[in-house]
Amino acid sequence: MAIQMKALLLGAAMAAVACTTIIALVLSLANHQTLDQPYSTQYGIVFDAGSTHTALFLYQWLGNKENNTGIVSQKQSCDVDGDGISSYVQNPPAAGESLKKCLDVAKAAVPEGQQKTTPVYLGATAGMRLLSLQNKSLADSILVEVTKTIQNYPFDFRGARILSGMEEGAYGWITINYLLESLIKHTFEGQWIHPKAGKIIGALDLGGSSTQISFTPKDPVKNPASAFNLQLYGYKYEVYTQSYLCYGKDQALKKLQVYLHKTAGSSSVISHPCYHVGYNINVTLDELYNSPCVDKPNNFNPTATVLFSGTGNSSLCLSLMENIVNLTDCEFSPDCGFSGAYQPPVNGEFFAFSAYFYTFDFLGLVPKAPLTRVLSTIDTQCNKTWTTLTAENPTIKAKYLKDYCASAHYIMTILLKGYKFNNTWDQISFEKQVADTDVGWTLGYMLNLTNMIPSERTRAVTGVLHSQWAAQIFFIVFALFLSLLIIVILFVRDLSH
Ligand SMILES: Nc1ncnc2c1ncn2[C@@H]1O[C@H](COP(=O)(O)OP(=O)(O)O)[C@@H](O)[C@H]1O
Ligand SMILES: [Ca+2]
Repeated sequence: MAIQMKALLLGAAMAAVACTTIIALVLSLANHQTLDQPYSTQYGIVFDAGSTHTALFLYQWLGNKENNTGIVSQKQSCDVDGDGISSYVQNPPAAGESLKKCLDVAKAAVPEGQQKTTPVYLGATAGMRLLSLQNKSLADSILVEVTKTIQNYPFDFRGARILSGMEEGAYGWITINYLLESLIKHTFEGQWIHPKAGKIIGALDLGGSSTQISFTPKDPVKNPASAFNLQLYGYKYEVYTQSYLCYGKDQALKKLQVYLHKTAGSSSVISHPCYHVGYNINVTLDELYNSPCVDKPNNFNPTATVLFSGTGNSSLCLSLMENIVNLTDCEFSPDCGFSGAYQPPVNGEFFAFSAYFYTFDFLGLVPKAPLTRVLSTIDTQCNKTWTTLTAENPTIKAKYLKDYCASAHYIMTILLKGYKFNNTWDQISFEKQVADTDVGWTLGYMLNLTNMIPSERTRAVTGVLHSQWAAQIFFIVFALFLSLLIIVILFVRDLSH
């Protein structure tokens, strides 16, 4: 065959390959677009009505009617002014009013056309749990008032309710593991895969009125009351969850004041080793005993006051914590947490958030620090006089500043002696956010209530479908093969001549 003819055929074969590749790529891009088109940004809102304060979280994700399982991130958050909703016992309508500022912020952030389909949830935690124990109808009337306010906004309101401690713990665990992609991973090719086992993270949440621990233990949970069974993306998880009502930071420190008051005899000036030298605070007995977390004395004058006077004694402060955290009584020995609760041995890595994070962040101990440095830092903190501390931290609110010493010792007591992290301290990271999203129960709550974590394995969510990729790749390989075949035939024919 003439050399020119051969070159011509070879060129034609190569051009065919180039053309098919380009066609395949164009097709692939076009498919990508047609798949992406029906997807629009969707929004969801959750109010975290905590015991000390309320915050609104606005989430966003790509989704459409059939497929709501896009990756969720936090678009915005908003702090409600004032205290938690459970503090509005004298004036429940004001609890509703307090939410307006943040609802307005959310309304401005969600495009008008999307507002009607934006779900809003309000979840209340331990402050409302305690109020409900004291006065159920008062707690209900606060929920009615916040409901009325939210219903006046153009969103899709899906209810205001009190979460159980178990839900609070489990949703915190879901949030962390969702954000870290330890339940399912989104690969570069647009596939969702189940990541290798062993990277499931435990959750430690310290609120004002309750504290939660949640993790997947090595062995099956022996006490069914502490097991939260989940099926996520086709995989089963048994999460151990325990919520300790009355063991949040603020209720624990109240218990400590009550302990000091009860052991001080009749004196109205009481030394407080966890308060700084120079820090004094007057408390009425009504305030001191106003919580269902403490036992009231038989008769006391509610208007009488006691003065707590700081002595800044770090080691005494630490040892006092064992009077408010019961480390001895437990029927499940050796599988025990504290205050009589069942707990299997802690397992794997943990993220500690909320007041754990705030306290350790203030002390400069985030995300991690060796135990010896933690202990010496807490001592240094507790030994500072109030004058020094306020001068060093002019922008930090006194309501937080006064308690960092006490909170730090409380935290070390529950972590090391309560949950028994004494040999696994380095497994705990103190974190506030993952992937620009706050760590807490709210995201897990929304994901669950909007069915955004399917229990079964579902199809790929974004980009080009697997079958289309396969067809395109087959097309390219086939074209290459055909071209090669032509070339080989030409050479064979050439040789035989
Ligand atoms: N900047 C801060 N420094 C120290 N502690 C903080 C700070 N901000 C919030 N906290 C604490 O975090 C905790 C939040 O608890 P919260 O969610 O209101 O209660 P609960 O979860 O028990 O219903 C409270 O103890 C509060 O004092
Ligand atoms: Ca909380």
